[in-house]
Amino acid sequence: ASFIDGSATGKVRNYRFEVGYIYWSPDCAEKMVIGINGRFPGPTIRAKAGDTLVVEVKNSLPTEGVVIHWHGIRQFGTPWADGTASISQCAINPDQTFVYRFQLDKAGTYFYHGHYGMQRAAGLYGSLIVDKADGEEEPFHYDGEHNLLLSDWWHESVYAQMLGLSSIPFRWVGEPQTILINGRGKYKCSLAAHLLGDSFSCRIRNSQCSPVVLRVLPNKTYRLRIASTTSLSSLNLAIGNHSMTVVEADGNYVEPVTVSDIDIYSGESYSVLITTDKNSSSNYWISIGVRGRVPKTQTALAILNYHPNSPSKLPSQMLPITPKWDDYSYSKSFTYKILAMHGTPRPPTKSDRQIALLNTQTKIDGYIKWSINNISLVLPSTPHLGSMRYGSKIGFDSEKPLDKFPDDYDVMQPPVNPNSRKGSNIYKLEFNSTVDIILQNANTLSGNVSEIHPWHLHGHDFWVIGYGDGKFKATQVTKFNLRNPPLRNTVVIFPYGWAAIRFIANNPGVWAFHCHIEPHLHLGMGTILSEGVDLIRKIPNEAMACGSTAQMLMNNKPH
Ligand SMILES: O=C1O[C@H]([C@@H](O)CO)C(O)=C1O
Repeated sequence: ASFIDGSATGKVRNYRFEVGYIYWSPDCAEKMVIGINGRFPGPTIRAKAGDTLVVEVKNSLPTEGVVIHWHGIRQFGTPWADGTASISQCAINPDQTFVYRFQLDKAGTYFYHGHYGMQRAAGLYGSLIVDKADGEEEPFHYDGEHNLLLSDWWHESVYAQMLGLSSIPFRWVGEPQTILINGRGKYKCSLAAHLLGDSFSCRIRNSQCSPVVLRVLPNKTYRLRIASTTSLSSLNLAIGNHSMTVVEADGNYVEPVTVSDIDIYSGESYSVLITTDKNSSSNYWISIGVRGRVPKTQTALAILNYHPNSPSKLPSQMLPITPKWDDYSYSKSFTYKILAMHGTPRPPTKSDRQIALLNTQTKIDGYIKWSINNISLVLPSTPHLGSMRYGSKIGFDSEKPLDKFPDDYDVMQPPVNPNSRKGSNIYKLEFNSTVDIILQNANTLSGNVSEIHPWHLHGHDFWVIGYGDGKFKATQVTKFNLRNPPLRNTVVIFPYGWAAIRFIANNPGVWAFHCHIEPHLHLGMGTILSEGVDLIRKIPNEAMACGSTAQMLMNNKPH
């Protein structure tokens, strides 16, 4: 049966994914990784706007559930296919198959990843690239393209990481061992050892960790698609001698802006254009370093390989100079430059509701958590989509979290009272209303520390209508950018700063809105937004066969 209205115009694209543990050596050190069809990272999905994607996911993890989230795809009419465990569906049990079926409505650079526990950090991810529909053209020219999916990698299993995060004393996951490019990196050695003096060259020959090489012809324009599915790290990417023109962010076109390097936060994607008009007897470095946290992870390197040079000819130039990790004004100036391409729909001029969300690090019974307006997100055994859709049948009553936080909260200091509580953090939005969310950053539990948090919204793109430092003031509403705010699905809040987003609650469903840093979400840094739930047609039984909705299905009550 088709879950999609007859409006689908494109082709049906079928994929089969078998998810399981594999031995793999992402950074040349062999570990257990969650792979798809025996490989890491998962296959790149490629389709056209208007196509229907059908992915049959078989769970071959021996003893744990799994789901896959299609990051950046809005799931209009298919909220049960969003792939968020306990929110949009029941986790798929071992040996079971779940079919994700949904329409790809918009061209862009996307990715998919696990959204249960910390399975993304265990390696469950891959690229999802949507081309323009037949007969339509991109608003810029390029001769060829390459795809870079960025991630970070720990040698400790995600089980050990999760246990540490929920222990007293708290054991933080620390910085990653390696930054990966398309699932490949080098641990404790560098391709650039001949230039760096203090590093070891990489002698290991293992195709699983061989360097990423982007082959290019001289004097052409290339589109590089760059997406970050890191668990923790904020990244900066630069290409030796080449500037980049940013043209797409999170599946939306932006006003072209030329830069020497880009910052990319977990959950974001960009397309940049580069011109291969440099000295063609040389290859060039693509280098990726960590931002916003004291860097303890080696710079990741890939090679821009000008034809006909050998791909193993290492560049002789020094690595591109990138900004200092804590130069936040540099990062802000990049992020603030990303604006909508001319012709992008503008936001409504007024919102119907403003929700201010204070991000704090807190404690519950001595355990370190992250909280939003003093509530740390916990997920239930019955997925919210089912509870809310069939609430009256299963006796579900959601609590109401607050739309604001105390006026006198000092965001520059550690919390005066660090204690918070657990909750479901569900914000019910009026269908078709315009909603503003102000994300307010603050100081952590220790003095003089505030961290970067990239927030990702499911089911929507939003306009980023403002950013600022310090505490958001009501009068700043008059300064919102309603002229050319970028449409995105992920927005970063800088240390001690705030960001304002606006969107229309026009997609019936229950949508996660959370910090995309995996351990932060695990520690409760998120909320749930719901809208138009009574407009949702019958949810496929397979998505709801757990918790109270399983009981409802067994009792065979009409629904
Ligand atoms: O959530 C976090 O916890 C640690 C630190 O704040 C406490 O150890 C850290 O760097 C985080 O991002």
